[in-house]
Amino acid sequence: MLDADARILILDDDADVAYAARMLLRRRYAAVDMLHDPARLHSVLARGVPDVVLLDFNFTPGRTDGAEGLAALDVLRRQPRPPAVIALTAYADVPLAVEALKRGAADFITKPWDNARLVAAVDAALAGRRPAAVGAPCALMGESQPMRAVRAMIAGVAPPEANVMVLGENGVGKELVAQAIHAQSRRAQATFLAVDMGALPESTFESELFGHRKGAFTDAKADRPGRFQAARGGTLFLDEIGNMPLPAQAKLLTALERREVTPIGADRPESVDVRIVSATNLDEARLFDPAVFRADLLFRLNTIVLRVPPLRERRDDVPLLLRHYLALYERQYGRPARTIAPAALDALCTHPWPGNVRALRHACERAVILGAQADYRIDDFGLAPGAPAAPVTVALREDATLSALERDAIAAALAQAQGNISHAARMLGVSRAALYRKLDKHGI
Ligand SMILES: Nc1ncnc2c1ncn2[C@@H]1O[C@H](COP(=O)(O)OP(=O)(O)OP(=O)(O)O)[C@@H](O)[C@H]1O
Repeated sequence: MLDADARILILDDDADVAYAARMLLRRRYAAVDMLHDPARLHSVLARGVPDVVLLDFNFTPGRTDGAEGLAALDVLRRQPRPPAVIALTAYADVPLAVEALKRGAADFITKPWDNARLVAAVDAALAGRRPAAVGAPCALMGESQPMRAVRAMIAGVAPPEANVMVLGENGVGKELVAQAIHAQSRRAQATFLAVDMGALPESTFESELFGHRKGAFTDAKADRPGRFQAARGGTLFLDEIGNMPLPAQAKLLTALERREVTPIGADRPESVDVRIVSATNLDEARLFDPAVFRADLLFRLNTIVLRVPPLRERRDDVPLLLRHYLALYERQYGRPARTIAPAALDALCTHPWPGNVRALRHACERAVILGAQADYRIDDFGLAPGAPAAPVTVALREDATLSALERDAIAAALAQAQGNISHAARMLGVSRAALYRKLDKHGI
């Protein structure tokens, strides 16, 4: 299942390393380019900015200070539509990794990498970037009564240091809510670090979150900080928390209870001062099922619960969001400003939006690119006018496990969507990247 849309650039002076990464990523992404010399970055960017850049930090032989990589990172971050940058370094020193994150890198990986971890990082970077790619982080918009209530709640919960759990369907804006909580807290000047807990491979979960010491295992060539250390003093956003396997939940619980983490191979724990905001799209019945989520971890995380309502329950926000995102993409693609034909606006306001604001945003981008009339028509948005996406129905079998039901639901959605990943993802209310991960997981 090759992703034909994503463009990935590997910027590394070591040709062997770049080829190895390219070979791995080409199994999944059609467009993977390499560049060995950062001096040529400007000319490459002039031909088009990639979606994800894997960026080495030292190019000149003998240099280990990472300054060349940081300079390239600044160039990339200054692009009008900056790519997600994954820092790659053979010298896993803590200050450089943290500096890269502070300057806007989405993630960091140490060489030699774990293949599953690298692919998961690229997936997560793509999932995070595609919807939120333009300019500064987007404000949480909406003037409906439910959105005003969400904003009032954010203002109330941001200053105290309590852990907040954000609940809501895919694409409702949970991450934006978490960013707003961080921005209104005393930690606003420190790091906000988002981790997709569902995408962390179980085998490297501990090392990713808590770090490891040089020599702790075969590939541990140097000390490496975990996400907890990288977010020190700031906010750690644990996204897709409902997708964590139970053993990983136990490890996370210990860290939260003790407010300290032990890097793999270290002989003593390190205390970490981070505020935890978590999010899940699981409904509360599932979340309270001990077979899915540990009750003790839940009570650590959900001191305050903030529910973000789905877009269909705040339809008053639809016109505002449409205007905002159409204008945004008109500017981005250099297209003239257009209005929405009245019939199209009616249909868009009554559409159930199973993929919520993310789907609306994608629909606006599509309309700006494909719309060929003087005003926007419903067909431009790629939705069947007024018709809700057909529900995916799965027969309950007596022996059905949650995982088997998920597999059946995905298979049913794919069949209904005739293999179209975007349609299937919309029906299931997940992002394309999340669906790809699940296809992998179930071997579909
Ligand atoms: N209230 C809003 N105003 C403007 N944009 C929004 C709003 N809510 C969501 N968006 C946009 O929709 C997209 C999805 O938002 P976000 O990633 O915060 O959702 P999410 O609930 O965390 O999704 P997921 O559960 O899939 O991780 C982003 O591009 C975001 O900018």
